[in-house]
Amino acid sequence: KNWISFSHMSVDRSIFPFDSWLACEHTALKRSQLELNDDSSRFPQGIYSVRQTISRFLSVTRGVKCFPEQIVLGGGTQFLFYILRQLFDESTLYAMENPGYRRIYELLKMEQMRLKTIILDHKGISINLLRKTNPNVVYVTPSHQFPSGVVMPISRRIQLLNWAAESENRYIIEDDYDSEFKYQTDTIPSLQGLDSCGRVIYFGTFSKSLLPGLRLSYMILPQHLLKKYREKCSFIMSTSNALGQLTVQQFIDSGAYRKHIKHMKQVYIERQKKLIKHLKNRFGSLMTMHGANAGLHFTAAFDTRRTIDEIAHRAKSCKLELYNLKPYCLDGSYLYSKPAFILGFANLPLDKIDEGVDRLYYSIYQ
Ligand SMILES: Cc1ncc(COP(=O)(O)O)c(/C=N/[C@@H](CCC(=O)O)COc2ccccc2)c1O
Repeated sequence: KNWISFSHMSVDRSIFPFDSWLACEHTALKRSQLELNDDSSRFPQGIYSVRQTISRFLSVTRGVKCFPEQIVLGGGTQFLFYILRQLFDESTLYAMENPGYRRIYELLKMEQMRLKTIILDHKGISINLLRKTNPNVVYVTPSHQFPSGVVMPISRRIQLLNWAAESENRYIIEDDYDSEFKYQTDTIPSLQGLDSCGRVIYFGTFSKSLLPGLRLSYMILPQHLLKKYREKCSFIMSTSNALGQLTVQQFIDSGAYRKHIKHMKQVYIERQKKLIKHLKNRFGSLMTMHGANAGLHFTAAFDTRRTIDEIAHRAKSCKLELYNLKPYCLDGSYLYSKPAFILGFANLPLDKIDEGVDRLYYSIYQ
C-alpha cells in the first residue's frame, strides 16, 4: 500500500497551475532581458518592480503599509533573519514562542545569541511572561501560530504593539507565515499595518501559497532599520534569483495568484472539514483539537497510554507520515500532557482521508 501523509511541510502540487506559471515564466524571460543579465549587485534587495508588486498586494491582502524600498527579498526566511540579525548588537536579547519555529531557534543558538523562549496562552504569546522576560526582539507568528495554530486576536496584537512602543530598543518580528488561509475568522490585519512606531519587522514567504522549492521570501524593514541595513549589509548580493522573482511578479500582476489562492482555499476547506468529521467520529472525546481556524494544519492531542515514540513507530509501520510536537518544544521540555501531533491536510487527497484516519487509529489505539 502507498504512504498517506499528514505532513504540514508540503503543498499539493496537483492543484498548482503549472500552465499559467509556465506562461508567466515565458513572459518574464522575454520581457526582462536587462534584469536577467545582471548579477543583482545593482539591486541587492531584489528587483524594484517585483518589490512594487509585492508591496501593492500586501497592502490589499494584509493591510501592510510599506514602500518598495523597505522590502528585502531573499532565498528563504532563515537567510533573511540571518541578515536582520546583523543589524542588532551582541547584547540583544531575543525571545521566541514555545512551542515555536525550531529553524530560527537553531539559527540564534548557532550564533550564540542571547535567547529566551516564552510559552503561549489561548491568545498566543503570553504578554505577562513577555514583560517578565523583557527581550529586545520578540519573534511571533500571529496569523496561525506555528505549530500550535493559535490565531492571535486583535486585542493581543494591540497589547504586543503597546509593549514594543513603551521602550526604545524593542522590536517585534511578525512572521506572517500561513496568513493566506483563514477559515471561520475574517482576515485580521497584520501587526505591521497597525504599527505606528516603526517597531514591526514583517516577514512573508511564497512557500505555502506557491511552491516551497521556489525559495522566495521577503522581509519589510522599518525606515531606521532600512538605513542600518543599507550602511551595513547592502554589499551582500540578493539570494533570490531574478527569474523566480520576475515570474512571481507576472503571476501576481496577471491575477493568476489571487485565483490560485481562492482555488487552494476551496480545496483545503473541503479537505479539512471532511478530515475533522472523520476524526471526531473515530476518536470522539479521546481527542482534543487546536488551531483549526486557519492554515493548512491543526494539532490534536490524544488520551492514550502509548508514548509518542511508540505511536511514531506504529505510524511508520503502516505508512502514515505523521509529525508530533516534540521537535517544536524548543527548550527540550515537552509542553503537553498527552501525545500531540500536527495534522496537515495540504497533501491529503479527499479519497485518502478515510484510510488516513484508520491508520492513525491503528497507530494510537489498536
Ligand atoms: C514559522 C515559519 N515561518 C516561515 C516558514 C517558511 O520558510 P521559508 O520557506 O524559508 O520562507 C516556515 C516553514 N515551515 C516549514 C515546516 C516547518 C518545519 O520547518 O518543520 C515548511 O513549511 C511548508 C513549506 C511548504 C508548504 C507547506 C509548509 C515556518 O514554519
